[in-house]
Order: sequence, then C-alpha cells, then structure tokens
Amino acid sequence: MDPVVADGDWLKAELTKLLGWDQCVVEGVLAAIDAADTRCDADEIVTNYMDDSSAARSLVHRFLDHKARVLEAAESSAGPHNSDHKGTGKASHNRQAGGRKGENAAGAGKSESGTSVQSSRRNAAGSNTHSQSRGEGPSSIAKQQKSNKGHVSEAPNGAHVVAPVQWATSQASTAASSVAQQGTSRGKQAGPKGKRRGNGGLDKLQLTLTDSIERKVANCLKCGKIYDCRKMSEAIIKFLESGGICSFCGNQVTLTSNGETVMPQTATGNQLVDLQNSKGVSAAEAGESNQEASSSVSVSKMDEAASRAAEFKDRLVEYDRNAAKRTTVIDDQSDYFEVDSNVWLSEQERRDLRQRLDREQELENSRRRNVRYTIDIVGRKVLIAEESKPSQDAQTASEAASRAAEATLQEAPQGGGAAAAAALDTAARAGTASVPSVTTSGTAPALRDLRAGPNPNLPMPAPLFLPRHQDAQNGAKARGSQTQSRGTRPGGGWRVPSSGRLQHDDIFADFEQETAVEVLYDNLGQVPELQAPEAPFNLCPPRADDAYLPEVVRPVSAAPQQSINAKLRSVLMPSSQKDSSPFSGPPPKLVPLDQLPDGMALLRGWLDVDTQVKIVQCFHKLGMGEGGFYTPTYAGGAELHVRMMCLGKHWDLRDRVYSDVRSIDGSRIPPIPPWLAKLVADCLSDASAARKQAFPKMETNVAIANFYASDGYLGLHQDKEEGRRSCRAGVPVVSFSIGASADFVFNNVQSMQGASYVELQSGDALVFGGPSRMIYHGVSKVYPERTCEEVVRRTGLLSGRLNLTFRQYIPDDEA
Ligand SMILES: O=C(O)CCC(=O)C(=O)O
Ligand SMILES: [Fe+2]
Repeated sequence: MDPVVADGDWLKAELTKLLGWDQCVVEGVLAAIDAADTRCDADEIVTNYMDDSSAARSLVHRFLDHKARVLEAAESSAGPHNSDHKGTGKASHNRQAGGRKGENAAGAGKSESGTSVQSSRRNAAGSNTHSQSRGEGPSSIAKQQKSNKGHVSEAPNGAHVVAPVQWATSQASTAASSVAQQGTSRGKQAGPKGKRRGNGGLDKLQLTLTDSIERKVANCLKCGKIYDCRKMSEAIIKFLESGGICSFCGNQVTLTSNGETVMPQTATGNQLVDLQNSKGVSAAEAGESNQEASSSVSVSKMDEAASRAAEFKDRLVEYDRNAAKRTTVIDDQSDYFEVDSNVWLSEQERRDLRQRLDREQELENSRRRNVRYTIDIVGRKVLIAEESKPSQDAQTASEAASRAAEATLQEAPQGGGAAAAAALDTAARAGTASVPSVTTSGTAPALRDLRAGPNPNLPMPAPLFLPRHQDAQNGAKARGSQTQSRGTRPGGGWRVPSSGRLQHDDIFADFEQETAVEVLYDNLGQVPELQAPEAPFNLCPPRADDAYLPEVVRPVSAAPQQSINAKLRSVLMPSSQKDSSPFSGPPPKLVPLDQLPDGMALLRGWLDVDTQVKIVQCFHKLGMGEGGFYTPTYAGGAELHVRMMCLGKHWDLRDRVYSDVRSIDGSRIPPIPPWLAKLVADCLSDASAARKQAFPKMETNVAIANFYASDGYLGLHQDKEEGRRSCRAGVPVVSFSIGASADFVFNNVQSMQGASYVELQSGDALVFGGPSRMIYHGVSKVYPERTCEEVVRRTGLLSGRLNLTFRQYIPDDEA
C-alpha cells in the first residue's frame, strides 16, 4: 500500500502526464471516477473519456486499489462499527470510497488543498448526505431534471425544453456550497485555471452532463464549429457549461438530454453565485435564492430564445416556400433535349419544349423531303440545294434545276441531253443512297427520277465559260430558228436564267479551257450506261430563203448543229488534244467509176430530185420522231461525228449489235417504208445490170441514216453486224447519198495506206456486196458547197449530207 498512490493528487499528476490534458479536465474525470459506484463504472469512464487507454486504466486501478486499502486500514483502525461496510467488502470501491470519503472528509479533516474530489466531497458534506453525494453520480442529473418540474416548460414547437438552470442549479448549489466553504477565494483567483481548480464539483457536474447528452458530437449550425464532447477539454466544458452556446459565434447549439432540449445557460447562474458570495449569503441560502433567481431569469431567457427560434424557423420555412420564385437556376450542363427527365423544367416548360421539339422535328423532316439537286450540265456538277426555308427554297431550287435542264436540252439539241445524261450518270455513281430523286419536270422522261448525288470527282470550281465568238456563231445562227421559237433566250448561248451559273463571257483563261477539256475527257473515259434522248433533230429547219415556206417568220438560216461536246471540242480543245483525223496518212486514190473493185457499183445520180426530196422529207419527219436522229457514242463516251437513226432495227455503236428497240433510250424503231425498200431492190437490180454481174439477193430489213454536218466524217470500218450468213454471202449494202458531196474512202485494210476513194454526190447510189462486201470504208470529207441546190431549196435540208445504207440482217441462229 502506497499512500502516495492512494492520494488523488498522484492520479491527477499521472493522468495529466499520460493524457496531456489540462489539469482541470483531469480533475473532472477524477471526480467522476471517485463517484463511480463500481470498478466497472470507473472502467467505463476510462473507456469513454480516456480513449480506453490501458495505461490510464492501470493507473486508475492502481489508484483505486491503494485507495481501498488505505480506507480499509483507516476503517480497521477506526473500529468495527463500520461492519456494514465490511460486510460489503465486495461492494464497490466507490461505496467504500464514498462512505469513507464523507467520513474522511468530515473526520479526517483533510486540508482544503487536497484533491478537488476530496474538496468537493467535503464541501458537499456540509449539507448533503452520502446518498446525496451518490445522487450526483452519472445519470443522476437527468433524474433531477425530471423531478424538477418547475423548470420544465413547453417550447413553441411543443417540445419539452428543460432550462439549464435545472442542472445548473444543482451544480450551482454544489458550487455555491463549495464557494461558501472556500470563502471568497474563488472570485479572487486569477485566471480560469484557478477558478476551475476551485470549482471541481462544477467540472464533475459538466462531465456528468456530457455523459447525459445524447449527441456527443455537436456542431454549430451557424458557423459550423464542432464540439466533440467525447473528449474533455476546457473549451468543451465551457461549451457544456453554457448549455450549448457556441464559443465562436454565440449561436445556440441544440443539445438534448434524455429526449429533452437543453436550453442555454447564461452566465446568470454563476453571476448570481458570485453575487451572493460577495454578499456573504450562506451556501444554503445562496443555493435557494440562486435557484429561484436562475429559474425566473432562465424562463424569461427561454421565452426569448424560443421566440427567436420560432422566428428563425418561420424565416426558414418562408424561404423554403418561396425559394423557387426568388431563385433562378441556370443549369448549363442540363441538356435541353432531355425534356422528360429534366428536373429543372416545370410542367408548362416541359410541354412548351416538347411542342417546340416536335415542331423542329417536323420542319427537319420536311426539309429532308424537299432537298433538291441542281444539275450543272456543262460544269458537270450536281449541287445540293440546302434550304433554310424548306418549302419556298426547295421549290425555287427545283424550278431552277428544271429550267436549267430544259433550257440546255432545247438550246443544244445535239448534245445537251447526252451531256446531261453523262453528268447525271456520273453524279449517280458518286451519289449516296440517301439522295432524293432529281426533279426535272418539263424535261425528257428519261431525265426524270434519275437519282443523283454530289460528284466529288469533279474539281472544276467555276462555271465553264464559252468565248463570245462561239456564242456569236451558235447564237446568231440559232437566233430566230426553231430554238428561239421554243422560247429560249434571245442571243443564244447557254445561260441559265435562274441559277446564273452558265454564262457567256469573254473573260476566260487558257487554263480554264484546258481544265474544262480535261474534265470533259475524264468524264468521257467513264461509261455512261444510259444516254438521255436528245431533242428532236430537225433535218430541215425552216429558212428565210425557202420559197415554199408560208409568209411567217423567216428566221435566218439555221446553223449546222453540233453536239455540245463537239462544240466544246472545237472551241476549247487544245489542238494537241483534238481528235486526230482517222484519215491521216497518205491521201486516198481517186478511183474512176469504171475501175471500181468487183462487187462495187456506183450509180451516179440514180435518185432523181423528186425521190431525193421525198427521202429527205421522209427522214425529216422520221428523224424528229421516236427513234429519230441522235448522236451515237462509243462505249467510252466519245461521239460519232454524225447524227444517226435506224429503220427496221437499231444498230448500236457501243455493243455493235442489232436490236428491235433502241438500247440507249428504249425508243421503238420506225419500219422501213415499203416504197423505200422497193427503191432499194430496184437499185440493186440496176447495180447488177450496171456491173453485168448479179449481186447476191438482198431483202432489206435494216436501214441506217447518217447526217453529216459540214465537218462530219466517219472513220474506216466494216459493216459486219448483219450476221455471218449475210456477210459471207456478200449480201450487198445499198447506199443513197443526198445533199452535200463527200469523199467515200475504201480499202481492203483499215488504213489509208493504198486506200481509194470516190466522190459521192447528191442522188448517187453505191452498192458494195459480193467480194466487196467486207471492204473497209468511211467518209473522210464533206463538201457542203457541192450540193443539190434544188433538193436543199425544196426541202430546207441542213447544210450537209444525208446518207442511207440498206442492209439485210440475218441473225446467226437463222443461218
Ligand atoms: O455515209 C456513207 O456513205 C457510208 C455510211 C456507212 O458506211 C455506214 O453507215 O456504215
Ligand atoms: Fe458502213
């Protein structure tokens, strides 16, 4: 037994050293330990207030053990009258300690300068019994609070509010006693430490209060300061002492004890104590009067605090109710498309937004339906008309495209359609699946419903410009002609009024020409599968000098018409890139008519003028109808330099076969008029007679009509698609020539080397069959100045040459 250890000062010093706490805090803890009923209670204090420190626990145990032994020794030395305590030798040390303490305090007369625990006990002993002393133990405060009904009031919200005076009062009475015992020393002590040191009972009471409050960690709702009441410190004690007044901002931090709100304690209690002390009031009186004073002041403070709380509550509620009106939330992150799930939208806003989105979707759908493509035929571009105003702009774009296509077709009937088809075809190849159909109302049926898209392969950015001299040449000649009567723009040319993209202009650079030609030829290298029909080719356009014409508009004579591509070539193609003549090489030898090879006969002027006129008129009419004249193209896209049409069957330059329907546009093929067939038969008969050698029999079922403009020609070739039997049998070809004269070149090989030629004149009939059936032949030159004036005058035949060749096609399976 070590009396030093049994002394509270020893434990206080050890714990202070161990825990590093303020001494007054340690004193409070010691007071609680001293008041604990059992060792378990003491252990709990260690657990709760000393972080369950084993070192602290062992110190406490050591202290209690020694204390018990000291008390026991004192008891035994005092006599057996305390057998009651002995009888409960196993009773808690506290009881032992408590009992002994009281006696010790009273009897042993330990100095006031002992531990605060002892001091407290001794102080309390003056007016309190042992049981009272025990009543101050843990959890006794609540009981006191409940029993003290006079200090329980109803808060505005209905909650019970227990004025701090209840527990402050009891502590005040204790403190008052303590202070009374101490005289006025408390008030004289300088600094809080001294004050606390002399106020150990108060600390103990705070500790018990801490134990009783429900939320051990509280925070100030105004400034956020946190009060961790699990760890005792001077600040916490002060906080608890004040009943939850925030030491930082003065706000009330709500503390609840046993379900009841602890109201703040003002300094009033202590002040009163101090006041009473200073007046020399006895401890008991001071306690009573203190209690009463505290009670009345606290109630009034409670009312004041309650009304402040209610006011604050009302303000909060009001704010909550009206927050939406006074607050605008701009949520940039919120996707306004999220209409349905957007929590920031009111019902009305949601409805409005939904309607707006629906409207926009409708417009977008309508815009997609109305996309139009503008076809720049010469520029070979297909442009998407993106419209912002769907209906109106789409309509405008559509009309512009239609007018462009129509005007181009009508103004350049020899080639515009083909170029359009080629452009469309090219565009269609480059197009996407989603492109809509091209609307070309008023144009040829084959142009309608073609699907086209933008052509990324066409780099030419600017419209193609034609030089003015070309415009003058074409436009002037075309002016007043049938093209004008179709409503095309006076002055000729290819200007498209609405788009303005095709223009005449003197201003063009060489590189532009070459670029254009390059593009043109690039495109020609591609295979146009579908060739749009050309505008009707008028073999005999009306002319002013035609005597037979009625007295109507007498337009200037029509120009020999060229296809657009021919025009482009002649105007724009650098000489180096122009077609090399298929007749380059040694000039052919003119063959006298009596020296023609076997199987060839030339019946000069066999067709009289009337028959020629009849033939021209016939082909004038047929040429403008279904299956009429068109410009044949090779598979690669290059054009023949003649206009062609077929009777009986269609012969296709691209695949070189005969068919019943024109493959390029599905046209039906006009039949050979019987009078013409008879004419052919008669001619053949005459040819046999002339040669004194019968040509193989030939019943024509195919006729090919070619119109050569003044610059037209036809390369060396064989007529060999009429079937093996027809060709092998030497079934002859009968040819009629009308209009301008031309050089007919022929050879046994496809070369100008050793070639011969004869001049075919208007009205001539040429027959080649038998051994000459497979000669290579062609037309190298046309002589527009050498023509049959009468035929021209009577028919209005264009300057050029009309040639008809009659053959008999015998399919191989019939052979
Ligand atoms: O125009 C000519 O005289 C010849 C025509 C020709 O050879 C043909 O059409 O195959
Ligand atoms: Fe031929």
